[in-house]
Amino acid sequence: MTDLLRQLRAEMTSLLDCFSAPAVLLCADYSVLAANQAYRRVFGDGKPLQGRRCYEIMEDAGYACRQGGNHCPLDACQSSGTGQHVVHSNTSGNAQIDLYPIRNDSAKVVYFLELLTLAPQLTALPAPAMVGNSPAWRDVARLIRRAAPSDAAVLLLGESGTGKELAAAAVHQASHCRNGPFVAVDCSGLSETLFESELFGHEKGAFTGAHSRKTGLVEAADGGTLFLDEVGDIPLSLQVKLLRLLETGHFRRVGGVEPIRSQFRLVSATHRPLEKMVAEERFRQDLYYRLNTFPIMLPALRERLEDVPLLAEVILQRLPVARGLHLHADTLELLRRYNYPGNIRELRNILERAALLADDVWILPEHLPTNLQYLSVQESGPASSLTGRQPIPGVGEIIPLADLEAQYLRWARGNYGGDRRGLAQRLGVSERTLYRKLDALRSNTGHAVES
Ligand SMILES: Nc1ncnc2c1ncn2[C@@H]1O[C@H](COP(=O)(O)OP(=O)(O)OP(=O)(O)O)[C@@H](O)[C@H]1O
Repeated sequence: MTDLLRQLRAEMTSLLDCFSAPAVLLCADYSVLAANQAYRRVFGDGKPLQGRRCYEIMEDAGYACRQGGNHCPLDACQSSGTGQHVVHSNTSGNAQIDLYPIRNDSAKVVYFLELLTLAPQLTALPAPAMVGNSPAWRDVARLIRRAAPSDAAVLLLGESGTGKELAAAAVHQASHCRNGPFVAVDCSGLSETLFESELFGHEKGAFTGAHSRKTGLVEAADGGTLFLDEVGDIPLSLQVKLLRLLETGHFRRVGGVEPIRSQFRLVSATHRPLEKMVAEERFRQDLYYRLNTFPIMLPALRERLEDVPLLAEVILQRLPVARGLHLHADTLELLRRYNYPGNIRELRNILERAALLADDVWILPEHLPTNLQYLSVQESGPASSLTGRQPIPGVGEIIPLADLEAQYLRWARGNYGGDRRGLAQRLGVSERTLYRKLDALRSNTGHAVES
């Protein structure tokens, strides 16, 4: 390496370090001239990055342009001489790439500055494992294991929030396409006009605003899994286009003439009654049969309430806001009694909210939504399995304040799951004040308040 090149690299690296996102300077042959700290942290494998091709480095990270069916911004920049902005999708998520030409004093493009914005999933773990232990859940897990290694199109059915998307990811991860991309398409969010260009991509100039060629999601799924979520929401007029793709394996970009082949494992999901929709001619029968080779019905959470403790524990561990928090036994008891119209998503939301409300390490019943707390008042009689939890005394009647305080203190001491220090904090008094008040109660009533 010449001294001049060494000096240039050092200066360029220092310049790139001004960016907090991964940034790299590339040569026309795709080799890395200099990379900043963030780029080295995300893509580094201990070996020097300089001189290696960007797509080889990115390939290890799982989203090489060529492998993922994405188009190469450097090629496009070389031919157009203008900056390129593309999103590359793959199994691990999306990377937005902004690539700018760097010119020499004769205005010739000599280097390319590439800035990467990584979608959160890119740095996250693979899809979280699904958990459960109930008979209903074990049936689902068995079907997923059966279907995954085959090529059969899997149709996941079940209410919203039952875990269909997670099940689709589990099929992908246990299939022979696991090293390819997992591309999820939310069919309910696609308007008729967007449907074709999102799914099939478009050529430059295909319509007003199509400034560059765009790779569609179907092409991005080549070699992996295409997950059509909410497939029951696709309007009839578009169902025929999807059917054609599934029948032939070919499609054309909008504005393109060349048929393009994409080979993918098909998994779809819906909460809609597809069979009924077929009978009512709202969903094409031929498409239904094409999607429904291997149906799997995800049970509603109320049909597997015995899984709630395990699910709650796992979901809590996965919630950053819930780090270090525990579910009090009374809270768990209430969670087990609820019937979850919103299924696991609702359980997750309940836990996230409760975690934000918790003051110390315990998630208590009072941190749950009132309709769940109400379960305790309604259903906890003397035979309640709740550990001595009683409604707050004095509420609903007018009694002397001193009596109310005494009753409330007894209630709080008997129902609070933590230690005295925590209780004092919750009551907004010092520990000494709490001791004094509890002592006064003891001497006034002649029996211990201690639980
Ligand atoms: N078995 C499971 N173990 C742990 N977490 C789960 C499980 N099933 C679902 N979840 C969690 O529940 C939430 C909802 O799951 P998911 O989005 O897969 O449901 P869905 O059926 O696809 O919902 P929709 O039909 O509304 O799209 C997610 O946060 C997911 O991580």
